[in-house]
Amino acid sequence: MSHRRYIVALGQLGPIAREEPRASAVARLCAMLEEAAKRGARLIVFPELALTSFFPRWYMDGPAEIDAWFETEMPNAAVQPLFDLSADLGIAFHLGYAEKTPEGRYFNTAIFVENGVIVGKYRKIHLPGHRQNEEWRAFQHLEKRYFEKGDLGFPVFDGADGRLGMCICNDRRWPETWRMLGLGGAELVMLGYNTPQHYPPAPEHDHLQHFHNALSLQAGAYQNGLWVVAAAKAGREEGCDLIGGSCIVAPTGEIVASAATVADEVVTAMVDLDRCAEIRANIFNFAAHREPGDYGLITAPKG
Ligand SMILES: C[C@@H](NC(N)=O)C(=O)O
Repeated sequence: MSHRRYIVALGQLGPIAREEPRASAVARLCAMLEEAAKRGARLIVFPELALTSFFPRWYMDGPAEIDAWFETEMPNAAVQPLFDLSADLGIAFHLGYAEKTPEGRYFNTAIFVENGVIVGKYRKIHLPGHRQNEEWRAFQHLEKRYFEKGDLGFPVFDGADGRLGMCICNDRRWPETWRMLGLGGAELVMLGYNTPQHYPPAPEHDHLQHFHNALSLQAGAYQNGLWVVAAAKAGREEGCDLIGGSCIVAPTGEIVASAATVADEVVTAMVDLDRCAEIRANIFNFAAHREPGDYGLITAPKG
């Protein structure tokens, strides 16, 4: 069997309570990593901000209150058991968490860890929501308040015998994210998300949340000829319903496996990285058919 054909997993998380300690969240991640290893998976993808409740739903002012949600080291004592188990069982993982750097910068971050080593890192670029408390909302979405825009671009790196990329939640709705990863040569993109069922600025779209999730993932996969492994934090978290719908998408845009619950759930599928060529050597052969000379507006400054 080719080394580029293997089982991948995602570990969807059910809700994490506001007071739930990191150690408890990590124990849940470890249980899913173990299950994925039993199924023979090469890697497992965990959600965005997978160590805590989705804290941008709360307005906070004091730095101490805000800093409590951020990791200043990775790994740290609470997360070390996940690094150890992953290395012991020989299964890589993708993890989203809130990062505070030694310089005091704050990012919504994802890492990919293989053999106990962080081999890939991404900081979220498309930050949704707002900066100030907006009391008319049923809940806040303060990512623009708590995070700085990512400063690493859209890196593509070697891992799991292929070329891997990452994006985070709202990034998946932007075709530019996928095209940057596709142009970078990504064969498998990992991502996590926390998507409320209710979107306060346009509640008439609430019933479309699942559709827009699948639409974005499937279009991104197909239009760039790459695999997508997308893991939700799902279920009713502190009174806020988060959609599930975690899934694995083939380069053809077909969903090959998906979650059936809004709780902790491992989903697995066989992927073959060589299948990217079905799309990339044909309908979306970038070298033969792309016309960047006509796409200038895409990179023109805002405004
Ligand atoms: C609402 C927003 N959530 C997120 N965590 O980026 C999204 O799904 O686009």
